Amino acid sequence: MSLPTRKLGRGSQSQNMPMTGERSSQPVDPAAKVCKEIVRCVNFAAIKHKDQRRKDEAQSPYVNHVIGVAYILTSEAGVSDVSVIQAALLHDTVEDTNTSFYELQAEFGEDIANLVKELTDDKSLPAEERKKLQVIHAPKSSYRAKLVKLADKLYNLRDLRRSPPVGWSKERIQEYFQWAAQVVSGLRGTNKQMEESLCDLFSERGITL
Ligand SMILES: Nc1nc2c(ncn2[C@@H]2O[C@H](COP(=O)(O)OP(=O)(O)O)[C@@H](OP(=O)(O)OP(=O)(O)O)[C@H]2O)c(=O)[nH]1
Ligand SMILES: [Mn+2]
Repeated sequence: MSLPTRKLGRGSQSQNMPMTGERSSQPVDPAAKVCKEIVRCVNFAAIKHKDQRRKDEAQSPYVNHVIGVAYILTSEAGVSDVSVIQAALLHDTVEDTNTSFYELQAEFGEDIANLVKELTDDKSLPAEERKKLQVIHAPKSSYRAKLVKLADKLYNLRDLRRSPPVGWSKERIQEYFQWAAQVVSGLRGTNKQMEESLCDLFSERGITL
């Protein structure tokens, strides 16, 4: 019996996969490409947020938040759009670290950079103004940005319930819930699972959407 003369790539399905280019015989595995892109975002976020801590008693690493937001999207909201997961991982880099949109554009492309832009508050504005703008901008956001905004709020509200920031009074926590409910109100009709979880958190506090 003669052996095949053509070299096969990894795995039995490799013959059906697109080639990387004319001169390369290495097939591109789409799953590997997605995996690589996501890990690249996790790595970028970990480096950018490395010195940042959450405001809780334990001073948890800030990067736990962005990974947690991405995890809510994949494990609870059923989101499989890679760009949404990438944006979730990068969503606080410009707002909270020395990252620019140009850097995001160069690293991850214009689409991801624009998505992060939709999720970024202008920190040069007073806090009151920023909060008002979130309420106004929520309903006008793109579908993908709405998904990340819902997951971001869900993570932060759960955090508030579990281990609130040091020094936050009961009133301040309640005010955050009330403001978050106004934002979430403008995001309705985007994702059933996350909206139900948010509704439960609000009703615990006597807030109805
Ligand atoms: N619940 C909670 N939040 C913490 C903690 N540490 C840091 N944060 C961040 O603080 C922000 C909420 O605190 P605020 O005082 O209302 O807002 P500010 O820091 O942007 O002025 C959130 O920003 P954000 O993610 O950009 O969301 P958003 O609130 O601006 O929508 C949240 O991620 C923590 O221990 N618990
Ligand atoms: Mn966030």
